[in-house]
This record gives sequence, structure tokens and C-alpha cells, in this order.
Amino acid sequence: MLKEVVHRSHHLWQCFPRHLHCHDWSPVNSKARSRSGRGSVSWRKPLFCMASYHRDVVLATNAVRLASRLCQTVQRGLLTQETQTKSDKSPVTVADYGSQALVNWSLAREFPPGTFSMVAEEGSEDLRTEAGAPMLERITQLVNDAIASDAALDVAPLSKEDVLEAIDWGNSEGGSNGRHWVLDPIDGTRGFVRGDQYAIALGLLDNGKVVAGVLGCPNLPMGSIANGIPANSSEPVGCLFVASLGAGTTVEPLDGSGEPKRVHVSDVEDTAIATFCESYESAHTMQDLTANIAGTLGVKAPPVRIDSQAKYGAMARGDAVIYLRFPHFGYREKIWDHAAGAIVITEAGGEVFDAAEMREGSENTCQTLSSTWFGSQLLFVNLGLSCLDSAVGTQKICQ
Ligand SMILES: Nc1ncnc2c1ncn2[C@@H]1O[C@H](COP(=O)(O)O)[C@@H](O)[C@H]1OP(=O)(O)O
Ligand SMILES: [Mg+2]
Repeated sequence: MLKEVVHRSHHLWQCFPRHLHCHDWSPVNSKARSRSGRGSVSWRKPLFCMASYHRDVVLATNAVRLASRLCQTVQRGLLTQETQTKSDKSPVTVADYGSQALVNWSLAREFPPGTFSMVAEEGSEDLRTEAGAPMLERITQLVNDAIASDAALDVAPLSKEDVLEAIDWGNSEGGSNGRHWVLDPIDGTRGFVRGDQYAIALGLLDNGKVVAGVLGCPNLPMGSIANGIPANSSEPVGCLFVASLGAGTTVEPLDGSGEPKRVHVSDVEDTAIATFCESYESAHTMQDLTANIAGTLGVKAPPVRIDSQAKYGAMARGDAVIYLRFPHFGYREKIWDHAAGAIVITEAGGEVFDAAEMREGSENTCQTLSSTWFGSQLLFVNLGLSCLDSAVGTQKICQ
């Protein structure tokens, strides 16, 4: 099977030479690419040097667990005054800031000064204003509660200034050289506010390549969601997906109550019985288009719609066979929206494709996608170019 996949992937590469596998995110001139939009660029094959990211993964896991605890506390008691509006109109909660502060604080203290680089979604500007003072107070309290709840952390409480500083450690510009963490402190804020799925998504890039990813999915059942999220399930809820280059993908209970287990993408190859998943929010993906593509592929089941990169985790353990994501025109995906999820998929034996070029190169999207259907190992996601740009840390240019 593996040989077949490799062979077929090679075929795909030949058919669509500009489609990029995650493992090949290594542009020779990324800045030129991001400035010129969809211009040509040379892609070099990665040099395969199998570094161990074990320590990073352990630290990332601890950080995501800590942040998850804060997010769970906030979601449980979510009140409307805990949301505010950012300039892009997306809901932002105290949990967004608190989660970022905790992950940054938790990681930064483990690395020598000046060596920690984090590219993250939030900045502290709004919290430094007079209007932001009550929220900062609340965030600081939540951060300290989370730290205090971890018996392994014997530290003095953080001050408000410490919290602001920790949030701003996410200000790195990244880059195609060296190590850069990328964080979405709450991926799927709409799901979070609705009380549904969200993820704390933390990835690590090394020389422009995604080498590790941890997804905390506090509301994802440990059991399969192939038929949707069960309303009254007895399954434990809360999953932690961990992946690193060459080490595979594991899932374990987020609360630490069980051992990690290796997962693999589905081996279903018959589209008639394949499940496909997509965004819950129709504003995030062209659901008419994905329905059309799924129909052309012969998919019979209705889509499983859930929020956030929890979809990548679900795919990695075989709950769904296809994930189609086609953002509406003009939306730019960010590195933190896909880095952790993408390696969770690839290390589980799946693949992530940028369908942007497929769409542009063909008059018939459905036909093109059909012709590239190889079964369960594939995940078609229109990441757009910004994710590729972002994969080398130039996302600040792309925004
Ligand atoms: N208009 C949009 N189109 C596509 N994706 C979006 C849009 N607005 C926000 N997102 C991002 O979609 C991702 C989750 O969406 P989904 O649940 O559809 O997979 C998140 O990264 C979310 O950002 P954020 O992380 O700020 O919530
Ligand atoms: Mg996101």
C-alpha cells in the first residue's frame, strides 16, 4: 500500500508539478513569491536530516495542556462580556490572549534567552489601553489559576506586565532559517464562542519545514466522530494529537488520563463509503463547491461539519477520509491555521495538497480533483499561497 501511495504521489507530482507536499515547503525565494502573489518559484527537495524533536514535543505538549485548561475554564463560563471585536470582526476572547500568554510563557522559560522565536496570532496592544484593563485583569487571573493548577509548576504568580510581555513573545517575524514556533491560541474562535469545537494549535518549523505539531482539542470525543459529534455520548471528551517528523502521530486524552496511541489515516478507498469533513462555518469555505466536488468524487455521506483544526486530528485517526477547504475569494490563510494540523496528518500517513493551482489550471475543478483521487491518504485543502509563504515565516508580509 505504501509503495502504491508513493508511486501515485509521484504521479501526482508529475501531473501537477507545482502542487506542494507539506514535506516540500522549502522555497528558494519565498519573499519574491509572497510579493508577487502566484509567481513562479523554484522548490528544492528537502535535505533529509532526521533531527529529534522529542524534547520540543514534550515541552509543546505541556504548554498546550496548560493553555487548554484555561480555555476550558473560560468556555465553561463564557459570558458575552468576555468577547470583544477585533478590527477583522472575529470574536476574540480572553481565552485567546490567556492561551497565548501561557504557551509562550511555558515554552520561553525552557530555552536560553534570545533563542525562542514564536509567531502567534495575538498582540497585546488592545490590552494595554485603558479599555483593555479589566480584560487584562481577568486574563492575568486565569493565567495564574492555570499555572497554580499544575503541580509541576512551582512559580510565583505572574504580574499583568509579565502577561503582556508573554503575549508579545509571539511577535517574531519568523523566517526561512532557524527554528520558529507557530501558535494559534484558539483555532476556531467561532466554534469556541458557540460552545463547539476549537483547538490550541502549536507547530514548530525548522528551516522552513514543519517538524512538529501539537493539537489540543478540548471538546473532541476520544471516540470516532465519523457520524458527527454524538449529542449524549459516554465517550471521554478532550484529545491531544502529537506529531513530529518521522515519529508518527499519536492521540491521547487531553487530561492525561491515558497513554498515547499511534493513529493512522483511514484506509477506505471507496468514495461511496468515504466520509468527508469541512468547516462548520459556511463563511469559511465554499460549501456549494465542496458538495459539488464530493458528489463528483462519488461521496454519498453528508459532510461532517466541525470547527477548527480538530478536523485534522479527526482525519488523522481515520474518522473522515477527505477534508475539503476552499476559503472564499480574498481570504488569506495563516501559518498557525495549518502548520500543526498538517503534520498531524502527514505523520499519520495522509497528505495535504494546495488545490489553488488545480483550480487555476483547470476549467473544471471537479474533474481535476476527481482525477487526483487516490483514496484515503489524501487530503485536499486549498491552503492558498499564504500558507506556503507562511510556512517559511513570512506570514506577516501576507496579512
Ligand atoms: N473568512 C474566513 N475564511 C476562512 N477561514 C476563516 C475565516 N475567518 C476565520 N477563519 C479561520 O478558519 C479557521 C477555523 O475555521 P474552520 O472551523 O472553518 O476550520 C480558523 O483558523 C479561523 O480563524 P481563527 O483561528 O481566528 O478562528
Ligand atoms: Mg486559526
